[in-house]
Amino acid sequence: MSRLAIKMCALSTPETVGAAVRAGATHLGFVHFPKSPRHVEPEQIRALAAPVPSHVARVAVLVDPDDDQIARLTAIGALTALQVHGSESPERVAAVRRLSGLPVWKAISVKTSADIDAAKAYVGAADLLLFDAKTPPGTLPGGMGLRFDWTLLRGLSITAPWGLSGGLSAETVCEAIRLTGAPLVDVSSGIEDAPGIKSVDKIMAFCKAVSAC
Ligand SMILES: O=C(O)c1ccccc1N[C@@H]1O[C@H](COP(=O)(O)O)[C@@H](O)[C@H]1O
Repeated sequence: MSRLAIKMCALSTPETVGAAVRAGATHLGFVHFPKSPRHVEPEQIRALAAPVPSHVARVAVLVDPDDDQIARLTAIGALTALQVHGSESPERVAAVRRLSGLPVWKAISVKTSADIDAAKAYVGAADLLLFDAKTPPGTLPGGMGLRFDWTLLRGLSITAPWGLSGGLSAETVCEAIRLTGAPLVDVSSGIEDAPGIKSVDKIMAFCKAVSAC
């Protein structure tokens, strides 16, 4: 990636998809996880993605998906990658890639440096590692607006593309980039007014903040 990539995640309306594209997002994310207030069905993803220009990537976010879910999402033909955000093993990530024929991003839940070391097991299986904050038991595995200690990523030596998510917003993203050198940033709740309600103003402000970092 030559310029900093921005993934705006958990979009669910044509208005916010359009705003994210206009603002300069390089990747759009759609959450397919019924427990999430941001859940969208495959048919909705197809409709939301239809007007998106081909240079903007479209990523579905899944949590421990079964084979049937993978098949249903792949069949819509609108996605450029899958993001798995549960407790998938490296073997399962490789299987998701094989079954879908799409690049697979693996979210890595981080609390301590041991979590970052453990991510190395996914090199070769995942096409991108997305470092996100570990969330409390019994809550959503992502989309909670929580951040981890970004200094843990200093001097990261990993031979796979990677990105940073968790608790990013227009106010925090420059500090996050400065501390981690992340080539890709991923935001969801930091561009919302309430869980599942994206804000066009916050979408614009996030991209403006990144370009001014
Ligand atoms: O957003 C959700 O509801 C969600 C549900 C299940 C798995 C992941 C989810 N969101 C992803 O979590 C990260 C971080 O989000 P945030 O910026 O801290 O709110 C991001 O990739 C979301 O798409």
